[in-house]
Amino acid sequence: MKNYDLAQNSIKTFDEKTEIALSTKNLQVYYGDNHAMHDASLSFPRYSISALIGASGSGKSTYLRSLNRMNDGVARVDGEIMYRDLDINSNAVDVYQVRRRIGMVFQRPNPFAKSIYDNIALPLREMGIKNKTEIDDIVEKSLKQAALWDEVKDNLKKSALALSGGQQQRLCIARAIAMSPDILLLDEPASALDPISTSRIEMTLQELKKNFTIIIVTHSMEQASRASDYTAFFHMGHIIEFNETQKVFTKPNMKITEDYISGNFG
Ligand SMILES: Nc1ncnc2c1ncn2[C@@H]1O[C@H](COP(=O)(O)OP(=O)(O)OP(=O)(O)O)[C@@H](O)[C@H]1O
Repeated sequence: MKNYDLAQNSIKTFDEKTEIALSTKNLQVYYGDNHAMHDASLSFPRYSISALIGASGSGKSTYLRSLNRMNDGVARVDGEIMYRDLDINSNAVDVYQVRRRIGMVFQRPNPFAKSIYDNIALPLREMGIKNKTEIDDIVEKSLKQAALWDEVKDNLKKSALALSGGQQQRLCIARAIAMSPDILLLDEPASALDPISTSRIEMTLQELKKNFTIIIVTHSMEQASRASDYTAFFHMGHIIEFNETQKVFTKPNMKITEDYISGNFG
């Protein structure tokens, strides 16, 4: 492994005019004695797609899962996570409210073993929405936003498990956006999918960023460079660089970033 000076990281600070959807300040994550995330300070501009890239074990998922408190009970998370002037890392903040505002889609599609319709309707009913017309409207709108409506509109009562992997993942995206979050976190959402399904997901994300702020972990350099507006490069639990994707991929500030994206790493 080459020696890189990790103290010299290069985090772009966004100018005051850019609206920030979510930011972290000095975020530290510990799994027992394992200090897995060091001093992570990042700001995610609203209505953009930010990609988190880096080698396996660099801390991307650890960081992502901290953003909507999925690490509660799993790891100790210190530092601030600022959302609308509120530090949502505080114990005083209701974690379920956090997850309503900051939704998550996982690596493997995980629809409920229910109908396509119920996958979206059940969480809405649990949230207290009882009116059938209102639920029908949200089901239709979220399936349209997730670019799945045309494929399933005549079969809403069909089991979600009968859908293809790519369709299941778009259903999971629809289920997440039905809760009207501001921010969507996606942890390698296309890694289990074929290239055509991956491209559908990427096209869907481009549409979704008009209404949501998206933060996505990806192992694919191609996906990060094609689909994201901003890229953060992670290395051994540190965020080394965060900038416009085009700059990270064409003229990174840090040698270690350049080595990683050119495959000349380790
Ligand atoms: N639930 C957990 N319990 C204990 N340690 C964990 C847990 N999850 C992650 N870690 C540790 O935290 C560090 C960062 O792992 P993390 O999964 O965040 O990296 P990553 O960059 O997302 O990797 P990958 O690309 O392989 O998913 C590793 O040392 C890992 O072993």
